[in-house]
Amino acid sequence: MATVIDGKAVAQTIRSEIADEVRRLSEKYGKVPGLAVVIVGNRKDSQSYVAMKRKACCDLGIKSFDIDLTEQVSQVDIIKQVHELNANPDVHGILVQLPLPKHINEEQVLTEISLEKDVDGFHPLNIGKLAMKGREPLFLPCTPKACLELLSRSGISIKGKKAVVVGRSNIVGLPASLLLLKADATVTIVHSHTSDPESIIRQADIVIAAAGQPKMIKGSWIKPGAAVIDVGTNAIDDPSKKSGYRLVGDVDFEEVSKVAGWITPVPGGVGPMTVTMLLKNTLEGAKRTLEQNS
Ligand SMILES: Nc1nc(=O)c2c([nH]1)NC[C@@H]1CN(c3ccc(C(=O)N[C@@H](CCC(=O)O)C(=O)O)cc3)C=[N+]21
Repeated sequence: MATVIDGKAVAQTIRSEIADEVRRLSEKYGKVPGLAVVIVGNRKDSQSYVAMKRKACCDLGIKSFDIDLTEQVSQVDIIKQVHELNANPDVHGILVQLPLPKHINEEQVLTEISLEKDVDGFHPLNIGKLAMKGREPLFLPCTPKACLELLSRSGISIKGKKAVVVGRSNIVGLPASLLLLKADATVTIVHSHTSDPESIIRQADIVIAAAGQPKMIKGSWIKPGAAVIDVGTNAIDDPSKKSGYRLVGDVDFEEVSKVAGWITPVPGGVGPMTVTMLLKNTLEGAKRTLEQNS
């Protein structure tokens, strides 16, 4: 049986470390870190993620700035908002919740975020630096950073290991692959056009599942003892729940937990750590700025 990595517990430990540092900053500079969260439209999933982020900020003493824009907002007006946040000295991190409505050019919006405040790590220049040897982005993207943090806090080393990332999205699969490569893994990316994905995944010491396909990865696909990190958060109908749905990962937990050495659950695995890494990035951004200005 696999060791189940308790992301919620690890997240809690790191959050109390962050809260301590926030107190220290506030004593030293009389200022607390500030995170601006921009949300456009009223997608239910986005609203619930954003609510979690705002609550987590509040719990840790990070000031949260809430920008709620209507679905119909123009490209120009979103960018105007971003520019205002760039100029606001109390804001150390800016997050624009994705996905944006179809009429908005996502790349252009993300490019306008000041590099020093890009706590999501989605600015093309930060991603470019992540891709290059010997260079470091100012911020690492939260979900990939969460995956690596869960591995390291579970005592799993990456150097020289075979890692397979399932999925190649801009926000998870691709940056997770780059981060594993930087950590000296041998990395393979499996995606929708890969032939025979099972046989590739079966060679992996470390699997990061970020395909957005509920329970796609089966027990027979996993090398015994492998570490399996499940990034999927798929809502599937469940009439027995008050909400009418429940969350399942990209991994078939019941099967894979019998074969793997380590596994992260959904919920309670990568999700809470993603939010925590956002808070950590915000703290680091604030520290950098406050130290520079003092
Ligand atoms: N600019 C931007 N940055 C993001 O980081 C970003 C985004 N856009 N768009 C959407 C995705 C998704 N995402 C999650 C965050 C927390 C949980 C999380 O904490 N999940 C809980 C479950 C929460 C529940 O029960 O609903 C868990 O897995 O235990 C999940 C998913 C961040 N994203």
